[in-house]
Amino acid sequence: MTVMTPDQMEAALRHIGETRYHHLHPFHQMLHSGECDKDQVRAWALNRFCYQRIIPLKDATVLARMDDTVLRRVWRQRIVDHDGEIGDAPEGGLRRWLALTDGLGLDRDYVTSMEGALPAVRFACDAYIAYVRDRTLLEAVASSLTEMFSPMIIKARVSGMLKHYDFINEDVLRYFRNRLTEAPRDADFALEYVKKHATTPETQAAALKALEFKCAMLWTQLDAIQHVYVNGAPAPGAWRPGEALVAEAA
Ligand SMILES: O=C(O)c1cc(C(=O)O)c2c(n1)C(=O)C(=O)c1cc(C(=O)O)[nH]c1-2
Repeated sequence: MTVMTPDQMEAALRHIGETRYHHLHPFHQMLHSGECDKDQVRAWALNRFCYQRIIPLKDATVLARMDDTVLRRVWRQRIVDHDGEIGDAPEGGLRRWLALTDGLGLDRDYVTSMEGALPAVRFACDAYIAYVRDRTLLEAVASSLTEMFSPMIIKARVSGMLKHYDFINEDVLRYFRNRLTEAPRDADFALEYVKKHATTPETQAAALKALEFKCAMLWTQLDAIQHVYVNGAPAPGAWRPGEALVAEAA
């Protein structure tokens, strides 16, 4: 194995995004092109809350492994972005996500309880926390690099959903507006970190594998959603259309 230059490493990471990121998943293509019905959009938003929920938990796990104050100072912003601040403007990403599930008429307590979420989605999310806890810090940081690709899918999602669904508006999609500035900032930092610290064939291979793992955990969530809510597979205990809707939206 030979060592890649930092530029070659970046190209290898980008190649993983081009071939494995969840913008290629058929469910996202349905969602963005207006082929989902409202219940399928609800199923996606309700399940994706599980991912939103674990992001600050996984970032707290990463933070706890960082021995360097400067690094922690940068990384802790990710937790603030999702949890919000104390004071006048407490709305972080988690609250903004609930604006979407509220807008879709889903009961908030039901969404946050995750009772109706698919087991495969919950297991995938738990696997992400375990991954950043158990692997090297380099792998933990590298696993966040899907954020290099998220602005591209978020732009397609926001414009597609606004265009195709009369039950969606800018306000309920406000979660994504913030991500368009937060994600590039986070991804730039993580990419520089990985390029600086993955300097041997072994560490470079591990960082690439970390990104593959992350793409797989994102993909798995959509596989589960598609299996149940598009293909109609039975899912004992999972949310069913008509359930957990607040009265006026039912
Ligand atoms: O909408 C998306 O497709 C998408 C993807 C990803 C991603 O690629 O992991 C993230 C987000 N959104 C996101 O909103 C977010 O806060 C986020 C944090 C992370 C991470 O791994 O730390 N990924 C993502």
